[in-house]
Amino acid sequence: MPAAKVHTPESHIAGSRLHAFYVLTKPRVNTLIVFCAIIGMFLAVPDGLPPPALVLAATVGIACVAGAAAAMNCLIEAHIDARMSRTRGRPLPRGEITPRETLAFATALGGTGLVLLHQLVNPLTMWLTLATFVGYAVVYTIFLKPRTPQNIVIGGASGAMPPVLGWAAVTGEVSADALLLFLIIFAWTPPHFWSLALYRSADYARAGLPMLPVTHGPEFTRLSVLLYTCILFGVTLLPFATRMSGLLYLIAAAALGGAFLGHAWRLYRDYSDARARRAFRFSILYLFLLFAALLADHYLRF
Ligand code: HEM
Ligand SMILES: CC(C)=CCC/C(C)=C/CC/C(C)=C/COP(=O)(O)OP(=O)(O)O
Repeated sequence: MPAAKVHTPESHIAGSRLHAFYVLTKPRVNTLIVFCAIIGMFLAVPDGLPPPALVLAATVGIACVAGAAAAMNCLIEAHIDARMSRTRGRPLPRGEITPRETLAFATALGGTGLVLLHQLVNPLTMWLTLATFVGYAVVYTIFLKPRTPQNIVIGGASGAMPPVLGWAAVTGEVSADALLLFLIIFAWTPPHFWSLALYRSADYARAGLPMLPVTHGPEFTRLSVLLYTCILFGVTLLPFATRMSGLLYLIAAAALGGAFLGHAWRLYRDYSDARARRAFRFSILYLFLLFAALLADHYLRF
């Protein structure tokens, strides 16, 4: 019979602290980030599969640096997170972890990821991942987010990097196809984020952050969501237009894009917080399915 687990107060505290460090890495956001990077690795190989050991090393390395970037963001923004209802339950505002511990954790995690990428993948991927880290944890978090409503448009460039990182990991270079994948996530980020910002605008106003619904109002934000979703629709046709992907992908991109446009249109015409929440949730499912379609098309091309 397996030994029963013994729950002492010490083991409970250790377990909840471990969980707090896990939360610092924003695991749900980073799951999709890493998923997109993995798809990039598979798409980079014209026929067959990338070497499994390389995929494993690149995935772990990118995940570590992405987790470190999230932890640094939590450290830098702890005072802002404390003012927003969505984020005040995070480990730093709750005092579960100290800033010093967060810095040590992010340094160890990020350092491990970079060394892994340098030693087991290639230096280009290491440098690009480091640039992505700086783009999010420094350029977006420190300079853009508190200053301009275009913060997520410009900062979205870091969020769009994962498939490029995956591509570079397998090929040692960045091709035009990889840049198309970048462009898709880049165009997707504004409707993704502004849908959430619409129903969280009171939070952002309280925290003093210049998000688009706060600075330009909800009507302009809804129009911006709609326009960027149109741009996204056009951009997602490019992999088919350039023959990077086939008909299966085109059908998926058109269906998913049509559904996303439906959300954006309803949000524009007749706003409710519930609609904005649904559009935000759909944006996540959309990106997941679109990248899954790119992969399926790559192997089942007809
Ligand atoms: C600058 C770019 C981005 C901004 C400002 C942004 C902003 C946000 C915010 C504020 C949330 C809510 C998080 C929470 O409540 O904890 C969120 C959730 C999420 N984001 Fe983004 N995002 C960006 C880019 C991305 C990218 C590139 C991906 C993936 C490729 C992504 C995937 C997700 C996922 C999966 C969630 C849901 C997390 C959950 O359910 O807890 N985001 N995003
Ligand atoms: C190295 C590597 C691959 C890094 C990728 C990390 C990256 C670019 C993440 C962007 C997605 C993200 C966590 C946005 C949160 O925005 P926010 O910080 O404004 O959200 P918040 O208000 O919830 O803190």
